[in-house]
Amino acid sequence: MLKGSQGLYAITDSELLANDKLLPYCEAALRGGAKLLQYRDKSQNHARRLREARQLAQLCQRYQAYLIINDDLELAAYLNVGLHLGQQDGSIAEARARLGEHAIIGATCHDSLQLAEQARSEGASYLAFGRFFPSQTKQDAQPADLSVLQSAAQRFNLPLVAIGGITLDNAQPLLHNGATMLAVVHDLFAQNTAAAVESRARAFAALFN
Ligand SMILES: Cc1ncc(COP(=O)(O)OP(=O)(O)O)c(N)n1
Ligand SMILES: Cc1ncsc1CCOP(=O)(O)O
Ligand SMILES: [Mg+2]
Repeated sequence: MLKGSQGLYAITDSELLANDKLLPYCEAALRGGAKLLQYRDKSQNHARRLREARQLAQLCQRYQAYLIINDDLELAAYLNVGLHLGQQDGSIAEARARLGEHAIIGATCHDSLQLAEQARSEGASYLAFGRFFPSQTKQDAQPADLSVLQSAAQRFNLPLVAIGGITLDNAQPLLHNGATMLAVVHDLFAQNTAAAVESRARAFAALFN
């Protein structure tokens, strides 16, 4: 379903989007052209998570974008939206069985073609590699080399997501080496206004033209 997809993949951050910024800033990112939006919230506040994810699902529907829930299969199943799983977050195969063949399910592959092969064989919709640059959002993220994108592009017929410290200034080599989507938190959402988020999203989206 996601085959061939290209574009900006916006990922939320509970600190950057605190104080009622979540909805206006996400809407700005979607208006600017983000194709995927990941709800990434590490809190245990289930009521708030459900409320926010539901609001984001409605927003994504309006902009014909896909909502992806980070880590939480139950929430993704409840809202009938996509899911992103890391290596410690449960099995892609189980998620595929639970969410059905059309759901978007993404897998963290770090710097590893072997993890990517495993994720592909279990039914992942996209493969995420990184971090490619030091990340303020996830400081302990494992580093990855550009060469993994090149190899993955030759080997897999799936969208390849690059993540980690991506900015407008360092993104181009990722695209040249095979990334089809750029997943961004800080360089997109650490802005003072929604208008600035929209224009940053537009600039990221333009990298794909
Ligand atoms: C698109 C995308 N790629 C990688 C990750 C990282 O997932 P994970 O390794 O499980 O780390 P957390 O995000 O859960 O802290 C991601 N979320 N999205
Ligand atoms: C979730 C995640 N996984 C690897 S790096 C990262 C954070 C990406 O955020 P930023 O774009 O701010 O580096
Ligand atoms: Mg995770």
